[in-house]
Amino acid sequence: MDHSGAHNRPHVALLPSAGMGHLTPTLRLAASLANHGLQVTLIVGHPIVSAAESKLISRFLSAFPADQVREKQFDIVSVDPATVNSKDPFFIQREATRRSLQILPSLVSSLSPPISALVSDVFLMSPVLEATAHLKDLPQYILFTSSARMFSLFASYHTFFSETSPDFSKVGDFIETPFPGVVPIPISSLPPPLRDPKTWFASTFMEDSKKLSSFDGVLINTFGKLESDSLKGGKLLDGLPPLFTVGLVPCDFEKGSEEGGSAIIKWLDDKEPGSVVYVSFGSRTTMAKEQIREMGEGLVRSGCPFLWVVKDKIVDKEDNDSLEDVIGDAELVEKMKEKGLVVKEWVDQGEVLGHKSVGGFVSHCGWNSVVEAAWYGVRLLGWPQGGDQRINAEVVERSGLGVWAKDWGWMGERVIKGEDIGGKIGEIMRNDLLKFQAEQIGEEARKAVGDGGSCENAMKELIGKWKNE
Ligand SMILES: O=c1ccn([C@@H]2O[C@H](COP(=O)(O)OP(=O)(O)O[C@H]3O[C@H](CO)[C@@H](O)[C@H](O)[C@H]3O)[C@@H](O)[C@H]2O)c(=O)[nH]1
Repeated sequence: MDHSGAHNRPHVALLPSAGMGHLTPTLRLAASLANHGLQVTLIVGHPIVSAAESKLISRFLSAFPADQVREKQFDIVSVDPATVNSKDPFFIQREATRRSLQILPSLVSSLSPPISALVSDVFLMSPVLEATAHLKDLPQYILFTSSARMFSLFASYHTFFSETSPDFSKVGDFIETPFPGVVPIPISSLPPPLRDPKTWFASTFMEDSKKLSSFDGVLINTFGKLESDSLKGGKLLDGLPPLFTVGLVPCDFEKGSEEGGSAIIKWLDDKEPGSVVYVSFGSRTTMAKEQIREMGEGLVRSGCPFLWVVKDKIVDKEDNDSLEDVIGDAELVEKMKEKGLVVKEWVDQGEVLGHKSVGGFVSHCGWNSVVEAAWYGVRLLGWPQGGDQRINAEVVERSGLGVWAKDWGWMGERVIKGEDIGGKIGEIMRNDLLKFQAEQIGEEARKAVGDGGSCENAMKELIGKWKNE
């Protein structure tokens, strides 16, 4: 296939994986490329799992002219969940997407003008490579949606563990990755499924980790003071492709008409600057009812005004219970009304974190939430629940953006009492040093993404490559 046509206005195709944690950075990248004058095609598998994803895609597409940004759809085959070894709809969708990618060569070949590069989500690596193996001159990139610290684990995972046995005796209590700025990763911070090579997550992680060298580059969503220095210099892994640390931050197309959005902003408008603690665990993390009640108690005890996004179903379309039913304690609901606003709906997190009244964020440390807190200079109390989140929480603490609760366990391991939660929230909200550090990180983030900053330079370098290829 001839890809030589797209010289001055490169055309790039992006292939996201399932879930807002993956779609959001892909669309932020797509918007940034479009704002740099590139033509973008978003390759989207249908049906889409959540309403939040469908809405964000529509907003993105309608924010740009059709001759600059387009969607190309493909059908996702249905899979037997038993073969995925997971009940999580987003994991099932991810595997179903992996199994549907044979369509990719014909889909890519049909794009006009021919594309200068394909950027795929890290979760889709191996099947993308397999399907496009014969498209030798197609530059292939990966978007890594988590921290650089997590990337260091991903890139070196196959050098520590084999397919059949996670031999922890080889690594001791810490994994020392070959990335010079990355402090050793405690084994206790490994995403729980990676401890068992038989899990689907561990086997795809292993398979994909070995294939990094087949790509032309990896884009990592991180910046400046937060951690991008951790990937520079020193002896990285042999054959590792170039790394581009692009900072992917909230964009205009995301702002919009969330149903209760204006009521939330009005509520925030009435609060003292920096006084509100915002609580959200991302797009797909649910809490058990008992823990939800303790969280409510904790927020009341903290004495701070709070905005809390409650979630008790993984997929938003199935989330039909009332707030009162989910909290299940009418007295607590009444108590919370005095100080807080509790919602059970999608909120515009960028708008909330950017509001002057918000001074703290209780987060599971999903990487997008961490980057957004850094971008808006909001200090963070991390309560990692699963996956990469402890590794990300370690970045939060090391950078000075916040602290994390190290003895609260992984999701559902045990119920954390309201007294402890309230105490920790009070601590971070009274901590002026943390407030100062977080604000500094926000300033550094703006420099990195602004003209002449490290992220903007990385983006320009990448676009320059695509123009010349
Ligand atoms: O009411 C809400 C809830 C979420 N968000 C946004 O949704 C995204 C959520 O992403 P993230 O904070 O990364 O959390 P998850 O949705 O849990 O993301 C998954 O994907 C991330 C990136 O790979 C991983 O770091 C996480 O561990 C994994 O759970 C963020 O941009 C939030 O701003 C909203 O705007 N409104």
